[in-house]
Amino acid sequence: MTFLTIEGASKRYGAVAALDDVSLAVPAGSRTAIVGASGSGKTTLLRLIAGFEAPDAGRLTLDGAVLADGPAIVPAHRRGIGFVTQDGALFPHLTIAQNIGFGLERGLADRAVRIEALMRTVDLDPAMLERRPHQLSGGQQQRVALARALARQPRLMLLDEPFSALDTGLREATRKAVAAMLEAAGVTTILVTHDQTEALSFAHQVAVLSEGRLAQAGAPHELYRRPHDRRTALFLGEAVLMKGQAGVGWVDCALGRLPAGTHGHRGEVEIMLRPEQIRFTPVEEGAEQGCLARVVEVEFGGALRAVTVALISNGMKLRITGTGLELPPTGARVRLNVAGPAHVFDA
Ligand SMILES: Nc1ncnc2c1ncn2[C@@H]1O[C@H](COP(=O)(O)OP(=O)(O)OP(=O)(O)O)[C@@H](O)[C@H]1O
Repeated sequence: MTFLTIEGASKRYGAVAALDDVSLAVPAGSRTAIVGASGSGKTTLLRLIAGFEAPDAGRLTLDGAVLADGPAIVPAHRRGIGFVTQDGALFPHLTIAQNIGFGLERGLADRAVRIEALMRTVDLDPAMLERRPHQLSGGQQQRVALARALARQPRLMLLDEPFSALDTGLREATRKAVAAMLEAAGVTTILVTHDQTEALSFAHQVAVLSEGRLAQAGAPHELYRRPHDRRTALFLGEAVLMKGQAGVGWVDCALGRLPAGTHGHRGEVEIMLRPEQIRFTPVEEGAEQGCLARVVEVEFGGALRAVTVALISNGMKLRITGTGLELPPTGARVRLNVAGPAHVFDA
């Protein structure tokens, strides 16, 4: 069931169209990630949902009730929406207990009990309640910010790059913990992030914004494997792009004939493979069978490595990133095999 509906939302700042006719449906209890390059309109969309800005045009509804109809809007404090920003925005002069308590009604008899319960919800030790924000780590501060937002029992939680200040390990752990907490609380969540891996792993639905427009929205796996266009493909991860000739259910390309969902496309098309679909095995110098290539560059990066090969048939270079123990020497001859279908772009 759709919980939040955005229909045709547009917002201009002077000459800049920050959002241009964006429509998106967010199912109840789900997690949606909004991604896009810097300036693509992510924060503007979040601010429209929160009620900090009014759209110039478009309609927003939450659980069937209208939040905004063009410039006529329900004010932010009457929306029941939580908002957690990049820096957490805790009050520095208040204790952790007071920060969390800020989200609770005054005069509640069980206030202290609720604050402790919220600390546990975000997996923090209540022994920290009398500390001030600067006496907590960045990850702990983010959890307090989340606890403060959860205290208001929001129907919808908006997270604006809340993990970006954390280093990689802590970032992943915090992200997983936050996803689990929000899931357990049944709170519908929208996350804005620059980080495509974060978006793909956090969300049930990913929405890609490009210059104020919605480029594509869908399940993470669907978007990664079947992006509408090359820009979305490259935004979501590394991609091997090349020309091909499409038939019914296949494409002929520099890697040979590959299975492909050609959905009505015939003749010259642009195709995409994700690098992890391409496997290579070393072969003897005289070998002739299959799609052969020569290794021209090897980049070692710990768990991830990139091997650039040049096809023997036409010299085309492919950069194949991935994990693996094989680190073939430069100059080695390899045979390439493709796992799974090639993707044919719509555009
Ligand atoms: N208050 C404002 N006044 C004028 N222009 C604005 C304002 N807020 C946003 N913009 C412009 O609208 C566009 C979208 O901005 P927005 O902050 O939504 O992008 P973003 O995708 O969140 O970017 P980033 O990833 O860099 O935070 C940008 O061109 C920005 O300069």
